[in-house]
Amino acid sequence: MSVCVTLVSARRAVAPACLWTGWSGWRKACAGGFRLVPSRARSGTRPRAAGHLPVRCCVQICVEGNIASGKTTCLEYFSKTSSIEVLTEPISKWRDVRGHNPLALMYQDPLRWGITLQTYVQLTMLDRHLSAVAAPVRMMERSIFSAKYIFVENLFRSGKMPEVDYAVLSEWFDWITANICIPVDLIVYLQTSPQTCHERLKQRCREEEKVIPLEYLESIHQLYEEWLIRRTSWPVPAPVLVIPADHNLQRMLHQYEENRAKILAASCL
Ligand SMILES: Nc1ncnc2c1ncn2[C@@H]1O[C@H](COP(=O)(O)OP(=O)(O)O)[C@@H](O)[C@H]1O
Ligand SMILES: Nc1ccn([C@H]2C[C@H](O)[C@@H](COP(=O)(O)O)O2)c(=O)n1
Repeated sequence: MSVCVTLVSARRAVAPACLWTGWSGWRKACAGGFRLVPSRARSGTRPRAAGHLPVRCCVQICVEGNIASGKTTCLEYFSKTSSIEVLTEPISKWRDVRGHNPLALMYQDPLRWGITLQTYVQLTMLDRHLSAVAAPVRMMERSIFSAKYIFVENLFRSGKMPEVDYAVLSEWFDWITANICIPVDLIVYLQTSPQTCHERLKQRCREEEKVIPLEYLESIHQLYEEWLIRRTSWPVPAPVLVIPADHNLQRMLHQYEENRAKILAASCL
């Protein structure tokens, strides 16, 4: 059985290997997949160039796809490999921040609570990107990029986010990506039809998501396709491995196995 997989290369939006470029470059280089060193703010000393150059210490892969496309299931599969660390989306935080549930609030009243959820998503995703690495390969569910390019964009374009909220979130996002190096080596895009996701969403039956109509998943799908396939919307921060993901679980696991080598070789792309 042949399985269709497309590997689309992309010019990186952020340079993965940062040499000394002054304090701004240093701050960028020290984030994410780089070994952390004391910052000027913490130590008050400027790092010596030799011996302090940041060392790349892991391959970072982001698994992208529509809601209920199978990202968590994919990550669960790869989590059994000892050299791979998986980071799922911090959804438990989005459902409970000091006793509040911004995810539920956003679905109840996006115009009022969209900014609240997305501000927190941006923070928690940044935290995920920058957290200390524990294995040579890290697979992470979604990214700070899709949070902005897909979900914030969808709220705004559908008229469910006021322009001022969109502007403030965009300012934050632009500042973060201009000042902090967020290295991504590969994007694995689980490409599904919105109908498949709708079926899986109903089957998963997450309380907050019961209100999600098929049209919402269609909008998210279009934004993903614009970003990662047609490349007409936003910069793509890494090469994209497209895995068709409408298939049953058994066939999906087979595809994951077939793509294991490509995924693990992400640093060579
Ligand atoms: N290939 C598949 N075929 C059928 N159901 C699937 C498949 N992959 C995942 N599921 C189920 O669909 C639901 C959503 O999957 P999940 O991995 O949680 O998606 P995501 O993390 O992208 O939201 C879950 O109930 C999961 O068990
Ligand atoms: N920036 C984001 C990211 C996610 N969500 C919502 C969408 C889903 O209801 C839930 C988690 O998604 P899944 O992992 O199941 O695809 O969080 C959002 O609103 N904004």
